[in-house]
Amino acid sequence: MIDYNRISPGISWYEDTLKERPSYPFLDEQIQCDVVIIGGGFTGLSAAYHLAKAGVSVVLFDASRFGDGASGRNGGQLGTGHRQWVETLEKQYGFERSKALFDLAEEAKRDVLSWCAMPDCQCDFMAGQLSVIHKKRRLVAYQQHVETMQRYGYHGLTFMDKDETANRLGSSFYYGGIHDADTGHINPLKLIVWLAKKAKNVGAQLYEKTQVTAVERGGRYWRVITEQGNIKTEHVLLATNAYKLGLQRFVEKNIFSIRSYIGATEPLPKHTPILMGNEAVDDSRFMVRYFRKSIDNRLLFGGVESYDNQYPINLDERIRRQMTEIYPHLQSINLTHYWGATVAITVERMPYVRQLLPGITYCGGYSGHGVMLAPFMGKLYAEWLMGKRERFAYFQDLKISSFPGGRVLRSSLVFLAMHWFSFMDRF
Ligand SMILES: Cc1cc2nc3c(=O)[nH]c(=O)nc-3n(C[C@H](O)[C@H](O)[C@H](O)COP(=O)(O)OP(=O)(O)OC[C@H]3O[C@@H](n4cnc5c(N)ncnc54)[C@H](O)[C@@H]3O)c2cc1C
Repeated sequence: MIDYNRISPGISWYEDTLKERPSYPFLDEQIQCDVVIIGGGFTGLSAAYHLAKAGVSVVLFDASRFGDGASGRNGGQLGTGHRQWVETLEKQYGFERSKALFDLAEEAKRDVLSWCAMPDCQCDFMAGQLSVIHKKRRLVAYQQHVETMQRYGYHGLTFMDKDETANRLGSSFYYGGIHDADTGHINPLKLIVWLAKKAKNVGAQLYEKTQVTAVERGGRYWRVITEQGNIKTEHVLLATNAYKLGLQRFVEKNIFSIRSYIGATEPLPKHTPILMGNEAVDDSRFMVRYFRKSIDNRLLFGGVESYDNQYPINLDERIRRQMTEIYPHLQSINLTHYWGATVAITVERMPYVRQLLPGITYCGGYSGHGVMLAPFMGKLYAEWLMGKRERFAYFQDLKISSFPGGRVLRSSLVFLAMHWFSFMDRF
């Protein structure tokens, strides 16, 4: 067995739900192909699947196991639209372009829902999402959002007052919210395992535990260098998202990494009033809290964040503190699992999709909204490479600013900004 470092901390509850997790080999030979994909999360595996299905020779490397990044360890919520609401996008880009971006996100959702409906893809889909309001002053904006979305042709949303929100949540902590009936949540690691199998079955060459250490120009080609062997290729997709494994210099100005942690409780009693409709929840904080019940009735609760790779001290206590603000009666429940993974955020909270150099493309920075968008971006990359350019271009043309501060000050400034937003969430 080859040694490798797990790239994210903690064993997730998702890992314990798998009946089997197929392993893929590590690279130990010299090979050649048309496209190399670096990163085996939703973006990379989906691109590999769509390219291989179209007959392109494609090789994918992951430094760890598929899904060990954000894709197999996240909150599992599909959401609707983008992380940035259409109101903001419309101001910046006008209605037509904002609507086109929204329609693409709807297609992304339909793709994942259609996968979830396939008999061999058992990824525990459950319907419904609640976006709840932690500050009274946000009520009007949420109410107006429901109306705006109708203008966009989306009728899945209804506004909930405080009582309805309390009934659905089993907690009166929030002031109101929006119920989205046309989305839901999944076990993301099960989807990753299924997608990897699908990609392999159509001919993608998949390698785990194979870290790419450099990508170098070699005449007309790129040389992708790993510790075990090199590979010559014309096209490279960096599907590395937030992980800083030697290639971050390509995107360090535009992508900031945040660690987010989730805890899983022991199964709740069968008739618990918590989320009787089994919806997933995200709240209106800048530092979002997100939670849902699992298929076996645990509460999976996320929201603790850190801005470095240090494992937070007292993680159990910090997760419990956030959870019991909403559900005080869970004070003494056992947390059986807690784990973290890294989210890639951009200044504008929209994906960063760019051809960085001729032949090298990056897709990532979904800003906590990648469960449906990341697989879709993999599909659009495949489309783009095969000559159908328009849809990918919608994302390539998005304005994504650099984080301020230059190489030296950037991390400290963003760190301070995050603490400021987290502080403001309290008022
Ligand atoms: C805790 C958490 C909760 C989240 N909750 C939600 C949610 O509820 N809903 C939602 O929509 N989104 C959520 N997200 C975001 C979502 O998970 C991501 O946007 C999405 O999974 C990104 O997928 P990806 O394939 O681009 O990246 P990842 O899944 O992060 O994959 C990147 C891969 O690149 C590999 N890699 C990096 N560098 C190298 C290298 N040099 N060589 C080889 N391999 C390399 C890594 O090993 C990793 O496997 C959450 C994220 C986190 C961390």
